Amino acid sequence: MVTTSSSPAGAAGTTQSIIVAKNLGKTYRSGKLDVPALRNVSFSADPGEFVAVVGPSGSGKSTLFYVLGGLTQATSGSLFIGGAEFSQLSDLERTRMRRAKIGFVFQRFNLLPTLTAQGNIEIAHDIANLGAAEKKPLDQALLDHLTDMMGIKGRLDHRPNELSGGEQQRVAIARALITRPSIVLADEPTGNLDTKNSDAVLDTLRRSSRELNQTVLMITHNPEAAQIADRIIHMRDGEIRNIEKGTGRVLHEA
Ligand SMILES: Nc1ncnc2c1ncn2[C@@H]1O[C@H](COP(=O)(O)OP(=O)(O)OP(=O)(O)O)[C@@H](O)[C@H]1O
Repeated sequence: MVTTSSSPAGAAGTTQSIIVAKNLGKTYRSGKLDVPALRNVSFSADPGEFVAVVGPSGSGKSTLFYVLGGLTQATSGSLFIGGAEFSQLSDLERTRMRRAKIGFVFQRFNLLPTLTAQGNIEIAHDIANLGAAEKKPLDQALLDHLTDMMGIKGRLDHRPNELSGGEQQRVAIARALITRPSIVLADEPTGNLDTKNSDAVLDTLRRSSRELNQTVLMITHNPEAAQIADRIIHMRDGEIRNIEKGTGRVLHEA
């Protein structure tokens, strides 16, 4: 379950929490001005949970995404991923942790145009192996399962420009999942999609969190999309204002 500092379990979360954020703060320096983007953000999330983050433009959602993903450092507070405190890790350890534990999905898909769909998925596996003490072989059974689940099995030899937006995003999700990350961070994954493709992508994320026991944290502007989450974090002015329960169901599920 997702907890906040006001809940009984507190920001310390449960013993199994994969993400524990305690009083996270992030201030950007813009010229001579300090811009506080995150203030005292505390929450935790457990394996298999689907958490949506909503809030108006400028409320700090993307900054939270970057901090949780280890792409930028918080200026105060602490962040534990799988029990390890991010700020205590060296740059190299942080990079390794990110590659091993976190999968990213972006609004603009970010597929490599010269590679096929299969090549785009496999490259995430190759990158995860870079510098790893123990090289792992590609998990062909997982690749089959993911591409089956996402309905892109017949499209694997196509390049991104031969795929619809929804198919491209599902390839991007398969790329994020092929390394079996414990956490999937998705920043507006349906922002560039029509309703049908958006539903397919949300369904895929929802199912992966359930079937692969992954913690999914999804930023969205779309209140309907947020409803598929187990919990919805509402942000404003860099703070968590409220956490409510979602329906946990895909939008147009029968
Ligand atoms: N690199 C930066 N330098 C200075 N200020 C920044 C930087 N990135 C973000 N900010 C500021 O931090 C605050 C939070 O921005 P953030 O992008 O996290 O919000 P957001 O909720 O993701 O917004 P949106 O929904 O528009 O993407 C805003 O006031 C923004 O102007």
